[in-house]
Amino acid sequence: MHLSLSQVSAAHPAARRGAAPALRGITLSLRPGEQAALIGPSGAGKTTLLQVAAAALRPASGRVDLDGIDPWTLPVRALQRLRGRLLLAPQVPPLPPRQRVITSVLAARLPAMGFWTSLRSLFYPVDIPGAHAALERFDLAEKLFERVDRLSGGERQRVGLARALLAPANLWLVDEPLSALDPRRAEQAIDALVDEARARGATLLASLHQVDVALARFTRVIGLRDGALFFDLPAAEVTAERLRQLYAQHEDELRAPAAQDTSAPGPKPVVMHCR
Ligand SMILES: Nc1ncnc2c1ncn2[C@@H]1O[C@H](COP(=O)(O)OP(=O)(O)OP(=O)(O)O)[C@@H](O)[C@H]1O
Repeated sequence: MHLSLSQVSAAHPAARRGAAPALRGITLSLRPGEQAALIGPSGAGKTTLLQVAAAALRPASGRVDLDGIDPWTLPVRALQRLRGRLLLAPQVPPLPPRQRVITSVLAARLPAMGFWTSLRSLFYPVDIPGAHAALERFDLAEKLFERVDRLSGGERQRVGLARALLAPANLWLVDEPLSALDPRRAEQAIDALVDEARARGATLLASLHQVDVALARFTRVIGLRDGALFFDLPAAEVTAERLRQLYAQHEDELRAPAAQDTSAPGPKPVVMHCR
């Protein structure tokens, strides 16, 4: 799916009156199948941007285009159908606690199912092998019939990502998919997402606090700061200096190993982690 934002400004729905907007004049576009990482300090507006791109939050001004359509001009049913073609994966997936993992994962297919099929699938899962294969990508196949409330935070996050693989979507908007994962699982999870999106030709925009992962796994990196676009560059052009400026006054979120030569340009010598 082609995603385009033009001069988009937006406020958080719960923001105080007069508060600074969460997004200010954002213009960017992703071609169908393109992948980009979204980075920036806490509160920069990454989640808000993903919500606006997913037509989940209406911008205060500016225009959103999804395959050339402004979602906010559509009638309700058409807007729902359009939302069924994209996936917004929140940082903490809203999984019903007493549900089995398989049901949660297969819920990704609900928008494409009829009412009776979706009701039946609650009791007789429709695609056990598909759910198993998706969970296997995240090392979770053995939890297929486990209850969600018996999973750790990181396991729940991986269930949410496995769900993404089953969604019939061609725009994936993924919010901090690695926040609860250890480094090995994080690597495995980002590889699964990036590879699967590429194999399907799905457009992928992922917000990340792991700057090193963003630079290593994505060819395009978008930096957001105070609700505005700070840079939108090929990963190879994101220098240590640019990162320092992006995270200025938020250095606690950006840590470089002491022995590192952070003055050298290019992403290769910079190993940085946020939080
Ligand atoms: N629950 C909330 N109530 C009111 N305003 C909020 C709320 N959440 C976010 N905001 C506002 O929206 C701005 C952008 O927040 P957003 O969550 O999009 O940032 P973020 O870059 O995703 O942050 P983080 O990395 O911490 O998740 C915040 O600076 C704040 O002003």
